[in-house]
Amino acid sequence: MTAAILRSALRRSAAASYSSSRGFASSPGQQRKVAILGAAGGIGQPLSLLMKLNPLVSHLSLYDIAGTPGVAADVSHINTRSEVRGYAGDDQLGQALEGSDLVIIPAGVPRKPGMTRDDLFKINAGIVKSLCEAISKYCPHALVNMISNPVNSTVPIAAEVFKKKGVYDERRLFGVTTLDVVRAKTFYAGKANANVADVNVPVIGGHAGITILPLFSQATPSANLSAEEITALTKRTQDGGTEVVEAKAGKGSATLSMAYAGAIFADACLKGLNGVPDVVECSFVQSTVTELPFFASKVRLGKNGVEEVLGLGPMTDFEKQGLEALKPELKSSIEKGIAFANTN
Ligand SMILES: NC(=O)C1=CN([C@@H]2O[C@H](COP(=O)(O)OP(=O)(O)OC[C@H]3O[C@@H](n4cnc5c(N)ncnc54)[C@H](O)[C@@H]3O)[C@@H](O)[C@H]2O)C=CC1
Ligand SMILES: O=C([O-])CC(=O)C(=O)O
Repeated sequence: MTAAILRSALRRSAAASYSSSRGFASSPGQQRKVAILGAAGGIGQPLSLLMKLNPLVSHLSLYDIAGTPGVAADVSHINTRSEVRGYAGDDQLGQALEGSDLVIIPAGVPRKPGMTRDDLFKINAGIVKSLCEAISKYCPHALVNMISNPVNSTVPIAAEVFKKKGVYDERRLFGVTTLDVVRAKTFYAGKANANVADVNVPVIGGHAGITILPLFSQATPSANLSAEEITALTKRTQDGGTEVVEAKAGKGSATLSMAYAGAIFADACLKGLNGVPDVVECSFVQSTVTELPFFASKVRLGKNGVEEVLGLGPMTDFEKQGLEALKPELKSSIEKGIAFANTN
């Protein structure tokens, strides 16, 4: 696949999400440094490729504990705008982060069959905490896109770290839930017989099992699906990650679709930073739309990150039940993250 085809696929997909640029172009001339932490991993490598294809990026900084010089050398040969640098190991983390406008974090261990995302907490919580401490020091004003699982806990950990360091700005911290939206769109298009490029589906809540709540009643274009079909679509979206973990049979979790989703969300953040109006994506952010302190819903992105957290919109009884059912689990994952950050 050529870069042009990939770039145009990314553009089409972004246009088909909630983003609508209304003819305003984000200037590719603006200087934007993007750092990827965990860049040598299963997600990190294809995400590095996709961010190298993004014309809004002027500097691409690839960091991992090891393996990044090779990834950076490889990606740097692609004849697109951005200058690529690879950084490996703690000593180089500061340089990797300095001056970043956007930091994407896919660092940490992935699931194996039989594990929940929460089973990753033990290892990933510490990784995320130390990376966020470095962000506080070297690029405290950067937008942060958290991919590392469990997102329902790693985002609250990041918030607590930033608060402790006196640099927390809730508008700049995002849990990446775009893969849930990508899956919901794909599965819905299949059932509704719709052109997938035209499909929109908001996904709210969090990013684990039943905390992932697609709102198919708000899907466009609308389709006359039965209650059984909606139930099945909801469950498939909630179990999408597990479907991939099982298919990979011990070799990790979603990497390629996640890199795609991460690139779409990062592109939306960059467009927002560049002043493109009406950029709207779902994300797990600090929120008051429910009683929970963090929640995923549609978010309008702007020059400072989150410009507005949008409401949930009208829901069916099935969706309202899903919302009530997810709250206890999401609440306890959030509290677990907060407690970790304050005791470690
Ligand atoms: N938010 C979402 O929708 C999704 C999240 N994920 C999560 O993303 C994470 C990464 O998944 P994969 O790329 O498949 O794993 P992977 O194991 O292939 O790659 C992880 C990378 O992180 C690096 N790493 C570990 N500690 C680090 C540190 N302190 N600093 C920098 N890099 C470090 C490793 O060296 C490795 O290269 C997992 O936690 C996974 O559960 C995966 C899919 C979807
Ligand atoms: O399922 C996992 O462990 C990885 C993930 O978050 C996803 O694919 O949605």
